[in-house]
This record gives sequence, C-alpha cells and structure tokens, in this order.
Amino acid sequence: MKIAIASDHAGYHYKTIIVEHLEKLGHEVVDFGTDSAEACDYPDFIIPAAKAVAAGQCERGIVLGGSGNGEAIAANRIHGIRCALTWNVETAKLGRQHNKANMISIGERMTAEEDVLKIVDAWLATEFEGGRHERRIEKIDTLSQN
Ligand SMILES: O=C[C@H](O)[C@H](O)[C@H](O)COP(=O)(O)O
Repeated sequence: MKIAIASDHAGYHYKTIIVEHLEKLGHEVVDFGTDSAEACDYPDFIIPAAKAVAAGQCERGIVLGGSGNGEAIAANRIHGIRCALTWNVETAKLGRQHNKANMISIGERMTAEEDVLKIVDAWLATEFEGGRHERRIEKIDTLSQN
C-alpha cells in the first residue's frame, strides 16, 4: 500500500519508528516531513500529506504531533479526508469499521511507544463495515457543504 506520513517536531520520533515499520512490511511510504525534531508548524506538513491522500496519490495517510488534535483538524479540512484521532487499538479499529478513516492522527505525547505500532497495524488491517455507516459517511459530505 502507498501510505503518506507527516508530523511536526512533536511527532517526529514516532514518525521515524512508523516509517521503518511500514517499509519493513513492504509498504511504499511517502514522507512529507518534517525531517527533524526542530520546532515547526504542523499545517506545513500535514496539509500536503492530506492532499496526496485526497487526490488518490496515496491510499492512506498517517499524521503525528504532540496531541494529534491539530493534525487531525488540519487533515480533515481537506475534502475527502476522514482522519480519526487514535490513541489505542480500539479507536484505530473503530476508525475503519465505522468511519472508513483514510487517515489517522496520533499524539506522540499521549501515546506509549509500545502502543504506536499496534495502533497503526490495527488500522491498516481493519475493514469498513458499511451498512448504516455508509449512510453516515455520505451525510458528512452532503451536510457539510457551506
Ligand atoms: O495540536 C497540535 C499538536 O499537538 C502540536 O504538536 C503541538 O501543539 C506542538 O506544541 P509545541 O509547539 O508546544 O511543541
């Protein structure tokens, strides 16, 4: 799978761990930065990654920051993105089962290092359930028109 990834300085360490893991699994990772732990502004990296997913250049995307909140907010501004804020395996699975999340956001300051790859793996392995959730996904797009 072709996967976009991006973080700010606060998510940089977990980004390196996830990139190594995904590449070992055979995924193609497109890294939108940041490239160091030097302080930066998360929209500069998260928005291009979300645009790549929305445009179909990448199938899925992962964004990281301190809390993951700003990164999820930024990604979800891009039409077609459903970015779930995930902090454990259950929220990662539900993000796929109920929300068809094509991106996840992880807060490095909120998530134990031993959990981060479990979250990513659970999200990648879980399918959308469809059914009643399909209607709700469609309403997100139709009802959110300004
Ligand atoms: O929601 C935003 C993210 O959590 C950022 O990673 C966080 O705000 C960065 O904070 P600071 O500039 O204090 O490291």
